[in-house]
Amino acid sequence: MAVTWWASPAKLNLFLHITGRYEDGYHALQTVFQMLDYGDEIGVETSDTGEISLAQSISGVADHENLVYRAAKLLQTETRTTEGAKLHIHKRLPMGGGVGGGSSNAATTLCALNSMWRTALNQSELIELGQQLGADVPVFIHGRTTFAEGTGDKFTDITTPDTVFLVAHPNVHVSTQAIFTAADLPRKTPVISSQHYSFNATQNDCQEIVCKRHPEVAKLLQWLLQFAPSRMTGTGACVFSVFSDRISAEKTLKQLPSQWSGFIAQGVHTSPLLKQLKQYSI
Ligand SMILES: C[C@@](CO)(OP(=O)(O)O)[C@H](O)COP(=O)(O)OP(=O)(O)OC[C@H]1O[C@@H](n2ccc(N)nc2=O)[C@H](O)[C@@H]1O
Ligand SMILES: Nc1ncnc2c1ncn2[C@@H]1O[C@H](COP(=O)(O)OP(=O)(O)O)[C@@H](O)[C@H]1O
Repeated sequence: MAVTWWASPAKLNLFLHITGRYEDGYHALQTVFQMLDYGDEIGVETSDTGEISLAQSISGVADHENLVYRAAKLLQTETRTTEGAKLHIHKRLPMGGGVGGGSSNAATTLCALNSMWRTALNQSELIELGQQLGADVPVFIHGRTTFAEGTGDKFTDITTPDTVFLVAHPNVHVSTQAIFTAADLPRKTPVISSQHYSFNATQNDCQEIVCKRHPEVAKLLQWLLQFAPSRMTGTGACVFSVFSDRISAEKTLKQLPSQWSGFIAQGVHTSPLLKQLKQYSI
């Protein structure tokens, strides 16, 4: 059976405000999820054996914990389909870096298999399944650059300026849970309206404590700020810089000190996955 490849794009949090905390300990957030044209790819070979397998493992992640495998199992169980699949993962995105690779892989697997297995769940049913896999899975099923609230699950789509991003990884790992349980994390940022969003009037509330705990993130941020406005995404560790043209972004990437790595991506309104799904269903 031939492999059909599906886009699994990255996201950036252009800002991240923590506006409160729910009783279950989760934080109320406001953020803009910016979809990028760059990411991983998930290859799907369907079969009628009912078996689900990964064609290759990801280092450090047990196969049964891999979000691609878990997403496929969840859809199969929920829809009671007798179909199976062999799933390939072409990784480009740094893991646990705040660009949402794992969540995006889960979203792509759910959406791609729902099309290829013809299980016919609608978008809100897929989002409900996605929520069970992680807080950032729903936005990748939604597939548009959007202003998000709640735990990142209430969406108001917005149009952001045409931007080329340099996304850089400081090669340190930041634990999302450790940041959200930190006593000194600001948790009372006033709520803003999606209509009044601007990059310059917002911040990432996690950035200061991540920089304190992980000096390498602070160092990378300082280095990038010489060239363009820059900010951390999510709970880190990646930092992005905002450029109006690709040539300047590429020039800066070429100068990136060798202890760090990075990639260039164009901000997009509609994710490459959503575009592909529309074409597939025509
Ligand atoms: C805050 C964001 C913004 O994009 O950070 P990044 O992961 O992208 O860096 C995400 O929503 C994160 O999503 P995700 O990484 O999937 O979080 P989960 O696995 O659901 O939660 C990890 C841990 O973070 C804490 N957590 C997460 C989200 C939230 N709104 N409040 C929290 O307090 C919880 O303690 C939870 O145990
Ligand atoms: N297919 C996958 N790709 C990436 N990470 C995965 C995958 N499956 C499980 N994980 C686990 O999920 C964690 C978070 O992944 P990721 O979405 O890349 O982080 P972030 O939300 O910080 O961008 C990883 O550190 C890894 O342990």
